[in-house]
Amino acid sequence: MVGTTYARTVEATRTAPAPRPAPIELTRWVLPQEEARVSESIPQRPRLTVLGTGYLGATHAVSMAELGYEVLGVDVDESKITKLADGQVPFHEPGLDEMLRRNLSTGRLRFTTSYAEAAEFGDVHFVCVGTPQKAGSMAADMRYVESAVVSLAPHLTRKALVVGKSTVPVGTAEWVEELVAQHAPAGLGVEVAWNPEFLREGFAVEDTLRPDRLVFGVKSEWAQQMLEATYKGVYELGVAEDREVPTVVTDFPTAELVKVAANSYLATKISFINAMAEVSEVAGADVTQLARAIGYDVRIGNKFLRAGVGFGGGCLPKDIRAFQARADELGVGHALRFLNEVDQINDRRREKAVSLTEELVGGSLDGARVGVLGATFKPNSDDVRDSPAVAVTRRLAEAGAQVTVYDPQGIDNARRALPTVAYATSALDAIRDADAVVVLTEWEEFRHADPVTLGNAVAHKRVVDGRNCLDPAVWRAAGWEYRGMGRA
Ligand SMILES: NC(=O)c1ccc[n+]([C@@H]2O[C@H](COP(=O)([O-])OP(=O)(O)OC[C@H]3O[C@@H](n4cnc5c(N)ncnc54)[C@H](O)[C@@H]3O)[C@@H](O)[C@H]2O)c1
Ligand SMILES: O=c1ccn([C@@H]2O[C@H](COP(=O)(O)OP(=O)(O)O[C@H]3O[C@H](CO)[C@@H](O)[C@H](O)[C@H]3O)[C@@H](O)[C@H]2O)c(=O)[nH]1
Repeated sequence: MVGTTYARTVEATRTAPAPRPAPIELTRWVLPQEEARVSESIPQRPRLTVLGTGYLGATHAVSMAELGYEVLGVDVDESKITKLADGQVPFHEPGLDEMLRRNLSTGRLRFTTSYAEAAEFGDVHFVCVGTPQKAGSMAADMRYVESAVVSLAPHLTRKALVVGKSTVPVGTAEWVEELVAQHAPAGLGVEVAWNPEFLREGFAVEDTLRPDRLVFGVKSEWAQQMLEATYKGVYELGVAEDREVPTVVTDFPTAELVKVAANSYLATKISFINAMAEVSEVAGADVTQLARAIGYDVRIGNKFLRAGVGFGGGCLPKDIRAFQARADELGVGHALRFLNEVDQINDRRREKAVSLTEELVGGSLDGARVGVLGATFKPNSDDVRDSPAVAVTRRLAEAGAQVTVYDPQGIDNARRALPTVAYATSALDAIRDADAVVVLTEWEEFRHADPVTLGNAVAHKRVVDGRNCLDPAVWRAAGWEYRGMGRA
């Protein structure tokens, strides 16, 4: 490994570009030419706290411990902390359980509900609490960010860096700085930075250990250096794997905006292809082939062009709404009007899955038995927040259908979100005697289900493929009436 190029790139848009270090020996933790820059106030390996141990925070805490950092996870939810401390991840995320247990056993990773302990322990405090959509509004609910900062600040006894990771309205970092100034003891010099997170559920560990980029919103050289020390493990892994970890060092508002801009772009791309699905449906075209054809253009790319029941989850839907609300507050709401259309296209696809089912069962859902496959907003997750699958299921039930749902990981969460429908413990049980089957999450198990076996269980071989994840030719050959989203 000796002589491998140190592949980190730093694009500084606010501060002066950092010097690009020469090749290093990976066994060295501090680069020779950086030794002078790393002042006494920058620990070699900062001790990290992670405030909020949900999908983002728990993954971040465990992954940073895996990279060799001492990490303390903090949450106000005692049951979550008890579970984590006991080696159980309170949600489904591939690979995380094993990594949690490994790092608990080394003693590098611990969990607490005590902010006093967190303040005492940490050099860097990551704010990873939720920023859900506010009830009755499109805006983000910022009360958890406020409570985390206000709970931590009075206990601080030395200079530390408070790093926002939650997805927030632009302007939040400045507000957090004010909160810290109001609530931390005077004279400590506590600073704030913004470091948005781009991990995807289902790939959360991989995305944390091997991010496609890092973004540091900072106001001082010290904050930048603290973040560089904090992510040194990530950079070193990149070097070891001959992979770059591009890092954009910028100001607060840019860092905050990068996150909502990225999610808005992703949501727009999905709604674009779903708009093409709407047109394909009336024109007799096939949107999956259209997507394949336009995706070969490298300027467009083939990712995020899967038409279906649209986007859901704890991020894209609420983030595009909060972004619009914030733009309105800033007097530039007109610039983001298209996001309203993006949201509406997304909702129409949910409705379309309902109307296709209605059509398949002969015009009325009242009393129809419908087997639903999928509840989570995407495969390899148990997350049902704003899940298109749950929304479609609810609408089917409201239209009078007798619905039975199966999902490999999401049944417990789905039952809490939608207690009024029936749940089965296998796909076969969910579709038994069904008048129609509706696939709403593209789990491997459903993509590769045998249409002959399933066909023997149902009353009528009718399937709505809400994720365009089945092969229509194979299902039709097995005698099924097949309806996809935007495909003939
Ligand atoms: N889930 C993702 O894939 C993902 C990815 C990138 C960014 N984000 C952003 O990260 C943030 C967190 O999202 P999430 O999905 O992890 O949410 P989550 O609801 O799973 O977790 C939030 C956690 O914060 C805890 N909490 C609330 N108030 C607290 C307080 N005062 N102190 C300590 N803990 C507190 C809650 O108990 C909960 O465990 C959001 O802003 C989200 O938009 C999420
Ligand atoms: O071609 C596609 C791709 C995705 N989806 C749907 O879009 C939603 C979101 O998918 P994805 O982005 O993979 O999931 P998340 O885990 O919510 O991740 C998004 O939201 C996170 C939280 O902000 C960000 O960190 C990630 O970068 C961003 O991809 C899901 O319902 C998918 O089924 C489609 O319908 N078609």
